[in-house]
Parts: sequence; C-alpha cells; structure tokens
Amino acid sequence: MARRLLLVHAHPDDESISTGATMAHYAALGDQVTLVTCTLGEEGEIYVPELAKLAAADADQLGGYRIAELRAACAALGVGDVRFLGGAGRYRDSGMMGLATNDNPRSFWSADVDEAAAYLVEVMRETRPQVMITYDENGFYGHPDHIQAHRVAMRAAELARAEGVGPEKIYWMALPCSVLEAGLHAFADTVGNPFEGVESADDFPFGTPDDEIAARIDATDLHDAKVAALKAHATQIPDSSWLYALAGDFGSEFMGVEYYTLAAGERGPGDGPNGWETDLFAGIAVAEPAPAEAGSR
Ligand SMILES: CC(=O)N[C@H]1[C@@H](O[C@@H]2[C@H](O)[C@H](O)[C@@H](O)[C@H](O)[C@H]2O)O[C@H](CO)[C@@H](O)[C@@H]1O
Ligand SMILES: [Zn+2]
Repeated sequence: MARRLLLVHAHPDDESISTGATMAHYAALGDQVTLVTCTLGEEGEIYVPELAKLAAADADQLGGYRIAELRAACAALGVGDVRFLGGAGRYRDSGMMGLATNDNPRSFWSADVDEAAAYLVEVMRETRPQVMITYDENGFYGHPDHIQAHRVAMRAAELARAEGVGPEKIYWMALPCSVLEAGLHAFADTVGNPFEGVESADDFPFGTPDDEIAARIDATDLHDAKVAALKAHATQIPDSSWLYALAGDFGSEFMGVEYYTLAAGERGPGDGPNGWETDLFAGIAVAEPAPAEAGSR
C-alpha cells in the first residue's frame, strides 16, 4: 500500500517554493501525495505584463488563472491530487498582513477556523494521511493566509486524530540557520546577490537552529522538476527571481533539499550530526494490505 502524504498550503506557488522537491520525491516513489491549497491567490502580484489586467483591482481574474498555474506546477512535480479547501474559491487570498483585504469577509484570514478545519477533516477521512506538512505558528514568514493555514491544518489534525483518521506525524517547513548562512556566503560576491545587505542568517525571520530541525529531504535528483514547477507560477515568480539564482550553480543543494521541524509524532531514525531523518515516513509502520483470506477469491 502506498504511503500517504498531505500538504496544506495557503496560495498557489507555496507548494512549489517550499515543498516542491519533497512533493516530487514522494510522487516519484509512487506514494499518495495530496495537496490542499486554501486560497486561489487572488491578491497576488502579476509579473506577466500581458496579464496585468487580471489583477484584483481590475478584472479580478487572477485567482482563476492561478488555478491553471497550480495544476501545471503539480503536473511538473508528478502530483495529481490537487484540491482547494472547501472547493475552489471558498476562501479568498487575504493579502499581506495589515492590508484592508485582510478584512474582506471572504478572506481566509476572516474564516472561522473550525468551519475551515471541517473541510480539511473531510479530506483526511478520505485520504487517511500518515504524514502532514504545513507551516509553523508564524506561517513561516508571517503572511496571514500562512498563519491561518497553520491554524486550520493543526485544528483539523486534532479533530481527525480524535476520529482515528489524522496524520501520525506533522511537519512544519523550516530552513536551518546553517543553510541560510551558507546561502549568504554562496552569494556574497555574486552579481545581483539576492541577499545584498543581509549580514547574518539572524536577520531573516525564519531561520531554525540546526538542532531543532528533524528532517532533511534530499531530492536534488528532482531539482529540474522543482524548477519547472516554479516556472509554471509565472505570474508570481518572474524569470529574474532570486529563486532562479538559487537554482543556478548554488541551487541544487539549496533548491533540491528541503527541511522540516517535527510538530507532532515520534521522530524516526536519522543520520548525520543532528540525526536528521531522511524520510518523513521514518518510524511509521506502513500498513500493508491485509493478505486475502485463503479461499476468499
Ligand atoms: C510565496 C507567497 O506566499 N506569495 C504570496 C504573497 O506574495 C507576496 C505579495 O505579492 C507581495 O505584495 C510581494 O511584495 C511579495 O514579493 C510576494 O511574495 O502574497 C500574495 C498576496 O496575499 C499571494 O497572492 C502570494 O501567493
Ligand atoms: Zn503563500
């Protein structure tokens, strides 16, 4: 029986940026990978000039367009189970923290957490995830939809585990301070350094001490799939993005490797100086289909 992974993300693009290598890794292994995205990203920027009028302040069609971007990105990652929380358009992109769009009654930031969690419990009842990935309490970088995705995902996991259908292990995306430092040094003397002016990893709001990291997923062999997925999100990620600088000479390590803290469940066996797991299912007894009863055919 395939192992079962659920990812809960806020906008179309987050899945590829933060967990694209991980998704491609487990999809390539034949495991069941389910993505739930909580909004359509209606309030996003538009870096494709000919699509500028789709913006929220104009035709307000960006959300629909980003559905197609998301499906193309997931196809590049080999992931076919792509869902929107409560159905496409149920919750609207809230915009960056502090903007008036946060108060839109349809915004995800305005959502009732238990009501939104109930939609996710329905997905868990169907897919029975053994592992769930989402954001930490700060939504990794403080975007309201990321914070809300954390709250909804954790509430849904609590409700689903009470029914016996919730994930055994819950991971939050993270970046080790050592990797941030290495990124700063790798780009220090490059033209167009994406981290120009940043002195230390401590200057980033999202570094995690290496000894608090639980898992390191190395999918450098699927680096190209992650880059193709990023390219699918063209309205959000311009060709000049620092993410593609990462995908250059320095990128295979930074782009094809993703890190996690363990928010719930037992840490499995790992390796290296910090004992990092190399598999998110480490320590989970993968249930095999019960052998057919003799004579039951
Ligand atoms: C990766 C991510 O969460 N992207 C979000 C985010 O995008 C930022 C936003 O457009 C901001 O105005 C830009 O300056 C910044 O560079 C972007 O990362 O917020 C958007 C609006 O909520 C959201 O649509 C997008 O997916
Ligand atoms: Zn996002």
